Amino acid sequence: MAADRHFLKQSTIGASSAPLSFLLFDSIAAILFAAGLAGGVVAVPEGLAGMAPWVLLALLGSLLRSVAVTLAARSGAARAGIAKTKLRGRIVAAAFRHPPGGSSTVGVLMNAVVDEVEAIDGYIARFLPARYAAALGPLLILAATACASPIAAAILVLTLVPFIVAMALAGGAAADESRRQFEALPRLSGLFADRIRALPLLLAFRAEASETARIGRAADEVATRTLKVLRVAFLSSGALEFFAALSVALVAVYAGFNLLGLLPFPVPEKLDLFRAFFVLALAPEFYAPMRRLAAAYHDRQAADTAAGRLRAVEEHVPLPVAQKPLVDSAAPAISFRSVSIGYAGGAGPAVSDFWLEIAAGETVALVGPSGSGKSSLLHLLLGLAPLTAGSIAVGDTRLEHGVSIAAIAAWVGQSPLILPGTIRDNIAMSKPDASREEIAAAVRAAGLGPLLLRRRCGLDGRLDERGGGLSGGERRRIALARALLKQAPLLLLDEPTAHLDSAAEAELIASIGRALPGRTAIIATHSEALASIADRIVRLGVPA
Ligand SMILES: Nc1ncnc2c1ncn2[C@@H]1O[C@H](COP(=O)(O)OP(=O)(O)OP(=O)(O)O)[C@@H](O)[C@H]1O
Repeated sequence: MAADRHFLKQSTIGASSAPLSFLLFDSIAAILFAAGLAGGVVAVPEGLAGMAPWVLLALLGSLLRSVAVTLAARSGAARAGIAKTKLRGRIVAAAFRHPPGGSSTVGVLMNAVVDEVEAIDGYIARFLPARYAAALGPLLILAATACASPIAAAILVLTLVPFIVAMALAGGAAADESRRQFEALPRLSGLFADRIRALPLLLAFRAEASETARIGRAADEVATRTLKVLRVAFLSSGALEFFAALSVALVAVYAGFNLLGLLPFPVPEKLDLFRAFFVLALAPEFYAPMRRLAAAYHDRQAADTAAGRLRAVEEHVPLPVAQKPLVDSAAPAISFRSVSIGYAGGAGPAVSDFWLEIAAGETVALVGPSGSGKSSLLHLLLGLAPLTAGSIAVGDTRLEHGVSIAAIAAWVGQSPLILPGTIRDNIAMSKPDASREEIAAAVRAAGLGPLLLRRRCGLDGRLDERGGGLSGGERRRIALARALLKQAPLLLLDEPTAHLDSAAEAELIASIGRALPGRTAIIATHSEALASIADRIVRLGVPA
């Protein structure tokens, strides 16, 4: 809990000072308004001319109040916007560092980035300014009241005690219920997002009914918890309103009886009409900042719960290291020396004591049974797999922590990534500023021509996020075109011809063969046909 608060504080640094002063103006303006109102009532016998300055003072007070509240809302929203943008940047960066296959699903991460960051909006825009105003505003009102009537001020202080007790009790009860509700909400959104992503699978396995029931149960849980929160919130606001109304009533009775001299006990002060009206007009203002705080309390609970979950997204992922990019346009030599790769949670090393010297411009095919570590070796070069022993050098540079070969490498992974957008967007991902000619050359080199001819919109044909409407071979060609467009001197291909029939495989192998000259390439494959275009075949075995 303390760590969550610290996280929240860190995320909202500097976000509260200006709204604080704006909301304090509201209390100051309320004093002016009360003085104007009391003066105006007293001046009624003097007619309009006598009342005018007091009426003007009251108008000025109300004007200042609306300006103060508007400025507080605007500046709170602006500060919340800045804090959310910063926090969202941090959480997105942390989400990208989450290892694939980790405990956080895409739905949970999406929910954290979108909804949970949003939960700190109310905390910064409303709760923080209300908290500071609630600490200082009532003191200002109390001081002004005490100047006019110390006994009225004492009545306000006395009613404050049960008010604070009621607030603390209601706050505690509401906090637990709110926390439960805020925990159920992201669970529902995460579940929903993950099921939407897996929709084709659910339809294929006819699991719609069971998954709909599961989402229904999660939605019911949120609804039940929300009702509990509302019940506590209504009860607590009822209690707050009762004590606020009681204090106003007591001050009104006291001021009225004092004014008329009807009090059944002696008091050390005698109020005049101005002072009686003044304290009466100020009494509701004493509670106004605290009622504002009570209304914003829900925002604090939302932010507290969100902070815990956001902290969990940021924790347990490696800290970002400043990456020193390798920049070199010549095909590099690569050497693996006694390399071992061990995944956290893996039974043993995925690769152990692996030695390989690859000459500049050479193409090496890594061949071996499933699980022998071919993909892991490519991932190691890309910084996606952990080096547990040994060393790797690319050209003259040792690939240590913080050195990235991203700038000189083009990679085609085992499951080519397709993003929603056009075929052109998907290819140009590796070089966003590529010219039409460069894209056309990459398309030709990857043998994508026949696909584009079949599509009415050619390169502008739209793809959904699952690459719907594309065959496995077409997806691999798009990924290859993307890799070739980059014109990187190092090509890393992970089973680029998997799942293709022999004709499609032969075409793709020819395309790859055309791209190899002038580059160093490592191709992980099960295909002897693809391996045969390499300069050298390295066979791996499954580690014991
Ligand atoms: N992220 C990971 N976490 C834990 N273990 C992993 C991870 N990635 C791979 N492994 C394990 O490392 C070993 C090597 O996997 P890798 O994918 O490198 O093999 P491969 O030779 O490319 O297999 P395939 O030919 O089936 O693609 C396997 O036992 C695999 O389960």
